[in-house]
Amino acid sequence: MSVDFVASSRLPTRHGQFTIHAFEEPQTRQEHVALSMGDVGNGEPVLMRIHSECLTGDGFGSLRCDCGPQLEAAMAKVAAEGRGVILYLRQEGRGIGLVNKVRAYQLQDQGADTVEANEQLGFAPDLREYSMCEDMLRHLGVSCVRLMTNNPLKVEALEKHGIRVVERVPLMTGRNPHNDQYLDTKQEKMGHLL
Ligand SMILES: Nc1nc2c(ncn2[C@@H]2O[C@H](COP(=O)(O)OP(=O)(O)OP(=O)(O)O)[C@@H](O)[C@H]2O)c(=O)[nH]1
Repeated sequence: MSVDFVASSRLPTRHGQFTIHAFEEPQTRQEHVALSMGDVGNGEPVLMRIHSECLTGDGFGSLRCDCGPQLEAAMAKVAAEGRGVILYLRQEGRGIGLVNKVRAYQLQDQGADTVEANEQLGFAPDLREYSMCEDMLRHLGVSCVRLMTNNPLKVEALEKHGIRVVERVPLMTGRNPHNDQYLDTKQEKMGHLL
């Protein structure tokens, strides 16, 4: 999916001063944003996170996943280096949307794991694709990254879209008694390197 750049502005945060860049998919009007800090277009590998939307974790501080702490840690790491990018993709619930994610949570309350819950709802475990990253990174002048992730599919997807990943930086944070099983399932069934 291609995206058009729409606007950018400064974004002071508790981790420091970022710039927020807004993008939109022309056909679907799906929105995505990038946060950047420092000179990311100078050709040096850029510390980067691709973060999929998780309203419950990122916004409400839910402990059912590790999303909130991962986003916080990624922003803090970028701030510590003074340079980096966070691509925040509106792919709630690994692409099934917020309402379906809550449906999946209800099935998980009854004993399903995160993959089984998606299957019971008729979805593949992960519906995300990352083609929009190519346009977003081209706009930012980034072609080479150090990617903060435990998910090998994100590394593969970026390389397929012409972005060189020179290093995978593990992002292990936020394990707690409420998300223990969720993180184990990602490792056992979704190939995550936890
Ligand atoms: N379907 C579903 N989605 C979930 C569940 N818990 C969290 N999510 C979604 O999973 C996605 C997690 O995204 P990321 O943290 O960017 O990616 P990741 O694949 O875990 O890989 P990392 O880069 O290692 O964090 C978000 O879109 C969340 O909304 C769940 O139980 N079911």
